[in-house]
Amino acid sequence: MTTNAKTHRMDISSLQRDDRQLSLESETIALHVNDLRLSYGEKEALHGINMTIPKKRVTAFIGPSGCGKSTLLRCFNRMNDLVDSCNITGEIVLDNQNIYDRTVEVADLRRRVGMVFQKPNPFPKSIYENVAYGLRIQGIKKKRDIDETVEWALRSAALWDEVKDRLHESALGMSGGQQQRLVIARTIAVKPEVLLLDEPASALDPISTLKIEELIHELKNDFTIVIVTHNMQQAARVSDYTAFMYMGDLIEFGVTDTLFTNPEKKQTEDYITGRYG
Ligand SMILES: Nc1ncnc2c1ncn2[C@@H]1O[C@H](COP(=O)(O)OP(=O)(O)OP(=O)(O)O)[C@@H](O)[C@H]1O
Repeated sequence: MTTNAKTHRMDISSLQRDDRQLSLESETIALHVNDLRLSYGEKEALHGINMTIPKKRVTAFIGPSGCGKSTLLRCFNRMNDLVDSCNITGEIVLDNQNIYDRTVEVADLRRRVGMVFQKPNPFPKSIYENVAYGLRIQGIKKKRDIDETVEWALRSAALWDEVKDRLHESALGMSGGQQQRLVIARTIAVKPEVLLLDEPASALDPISTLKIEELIHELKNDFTIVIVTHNMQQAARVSDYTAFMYMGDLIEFGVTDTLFTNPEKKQTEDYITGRYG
């Protein structure tokens, strides 16, 4: 390790983090990834990924553009099924079942493993109806039940106070940051086990980004969270565990503080010290 690398180490000592005594061995596991390979046509984009995602923790995927972060994230709720040329082998096990098993209902999987994208995508409906949407699809009819869950989801997404007096106005009139929190409320309303966040704040201003980061911190009390981010500081701030990927391989995976301050692999160190990216 060079002196230069040391001086550029990210100082995460001042970050407001609570769980400093984490270890993967003592975690309950939400998802097991076993030798996952994915090709787009002839091109293999994931070269045999093995990892575990701890329950009710935040796991961040970092790495240079094109290394496969989003591709891996999308495997967790089979979003890649929508890409014709895509071929996947290996397994992802959720509750003792391989999610790629033929018997798995993809719609049911996507309720259990919800996803939020980079660009907020509220439906052109009212704030209330955006959050109620998934509940109605599930066949929940009683207004009181829907009202309660809508309020719970909006409170959990730190949005209730801002919108409680205009629940029946269009979601499209909200700011970008509010829209993204609404999408999070819509996703958690159906009580998924896992929440996948693909660059959830990269289209937002710094204040909205901070709100999303605070929200992630709260949501991990109830959900397993996996986040893809380009922003290493953000990964350091919000995650308990970090996976560093490079060209379709998982290079290093461990406790976030350790990975950023004392990485095991030279490639990880080169990335976090800004030698490439
Ligand atoms: N739908 C697709 N069809 C063909 N190739 C794809 C598709 N999506 C991604 N790829 C390729 O797979 C590789 C991994 O891409 P992916 O988007 O997962 O990386 P990433 O790390 O998330 O990148 P970024 O940070 O730029 O979003 C890249 O080479 C990319 O070009």
